[in-house]
Amino acid sequence: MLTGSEMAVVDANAEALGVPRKQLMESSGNAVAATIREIASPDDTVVVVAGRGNNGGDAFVAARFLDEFDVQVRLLGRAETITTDIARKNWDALLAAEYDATEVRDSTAIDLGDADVVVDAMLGTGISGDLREPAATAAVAMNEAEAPVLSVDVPSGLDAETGATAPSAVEPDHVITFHDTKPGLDDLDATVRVADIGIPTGVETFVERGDLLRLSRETESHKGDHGEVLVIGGGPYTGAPALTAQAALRAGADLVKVTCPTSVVHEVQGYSENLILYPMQGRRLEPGHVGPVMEYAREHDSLVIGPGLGDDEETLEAARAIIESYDGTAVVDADPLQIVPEVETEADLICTPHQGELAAMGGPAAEDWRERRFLVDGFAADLDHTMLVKGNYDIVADGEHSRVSRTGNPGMTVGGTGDVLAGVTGALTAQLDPFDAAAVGAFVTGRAGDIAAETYGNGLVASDLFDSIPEAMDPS
Ligand SMILES: NC(=O)C1=CN([C@@H]2O[C@H](COP(=O)(O)OP(=O)(O)OC[C@H]3O[C@@H](n4cnc5c(N)ncnc54)[C@H](O)[C@@H]3O)[C@@H](O)[C@H]2O)[C@@H](O)CC1
Ligand SMILES: [K+]
Repeated sequence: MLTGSEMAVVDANAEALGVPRKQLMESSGNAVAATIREIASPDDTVVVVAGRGNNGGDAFVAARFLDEFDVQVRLLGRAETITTDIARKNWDALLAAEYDATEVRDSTAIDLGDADVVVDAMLGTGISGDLREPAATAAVAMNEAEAPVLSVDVPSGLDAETGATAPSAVEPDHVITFHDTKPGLDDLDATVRVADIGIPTGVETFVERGDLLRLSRETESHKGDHGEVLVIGGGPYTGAPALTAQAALRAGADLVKVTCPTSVVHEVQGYSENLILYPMQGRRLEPGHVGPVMEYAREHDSLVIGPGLGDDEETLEAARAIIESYDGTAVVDADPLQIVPEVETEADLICTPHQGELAAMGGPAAEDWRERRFLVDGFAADLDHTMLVKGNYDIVADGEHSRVSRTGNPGMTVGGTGDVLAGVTGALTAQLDPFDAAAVGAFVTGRAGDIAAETYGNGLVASDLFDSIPEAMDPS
């Protein structure tokens, strides 16, 4: 089952994979026509009541496939106000070929008296709120009509996000929906058919531009709504936590703080005035720091633990204690990855190993990405955490689903891009569940690298990615 917004992701991913919506609309219209042929007999009168969005567009297409019937298309409203280009083109095609297609200015004047089948193509997944006029009056007329009603995609008035039905919604006898069923359709007293409209299965395998639609920044957001991230890193290395924190800021986190040893605090601060630092006494993370670090951690929405921490035994012991006493979402990167298979925690971990680190975790290796996807998914299921395995094809899996992100380029094998990925993913956990945060994080980081490579080619360095992150997050 797919909600309306999941369908929008699928649709945009299909477009990214070279199958634009206009083609899908042709398939949808064809599927509507095939359903009408099942319900009606030749020469029957089919009255289509169409809205001004793509739901109406599907029905305009259907009319061209129904020459054996008497088809009457009634558009609710003026043709100039059709909301999408592809629906308008399909409307214009009906007029050009002189189909019986007219605008209805007054919905009380819709005549369904002669209809043998009524097609409800007023509203699909684009609905928001209760049915407004003129659709509300037209819905009453359809519900009172004697002829069977076929709803296109969903009954007009059903909210495909929640499955809730508006009081004045169309009550169809048949529904033809596309690609997958939608919330609420199961509860209808109607025959529901699902049509394959030629969306490639790759839309679900591959993370593509459409997945960026998952990131919706509310216009009236307040500071703090988009996440406060704590980066636990640094000691033997200084650049890594600074890269992670700056990437998290660029990916939209409201506040990012870094806790690092006093020995490197000035160096880390020196990378950027935008970083807020919590020093911990000494030269590396140690068990004595766990108490205060956990206090900081509780003030934040998510953690990124690992960048630049090193693999000192005491550091790993402290990292383990932090992960075990944490119960939020944490991105684990670099040396602490090796302890993840032994930790017991309530936290949702997103582990971001490259192949070598995955091997150190006891994880699988495979040349072929399909096989790797399958094996990583099994490994994620065993760990009961989300895996983001970096590579030419990044694999994201949590044991229930697995996806592949193909962005990125050879220039990104330079040091530090993994730190950027950890920061981007950490920031995204404020808006997305761990699996989606990992999938979108992998896609965005690779895409930022692709944008940076246009300027720097194979000479790019990790910090070149920062400025490209906002553009890489843009779905258009
Ligand atoms: N992959 C996809 O997502 C595909 C979608 N297709 C069709 O496109 C439909 C979605 O199209 P759109 O996004 O254009 O949206 P819709 O056609 O569902 O509705 C948009 C129109 O409804 C109006 N509207 C919104 N809320 C209303 C309310 N409460 N009362 C009255 N009018 C209201 C809007 O002003 C707009 O004119 C799907 O349901 C499906 O039929 C198909 O063409 C094939 C592929
Ligand atoms: K509809």
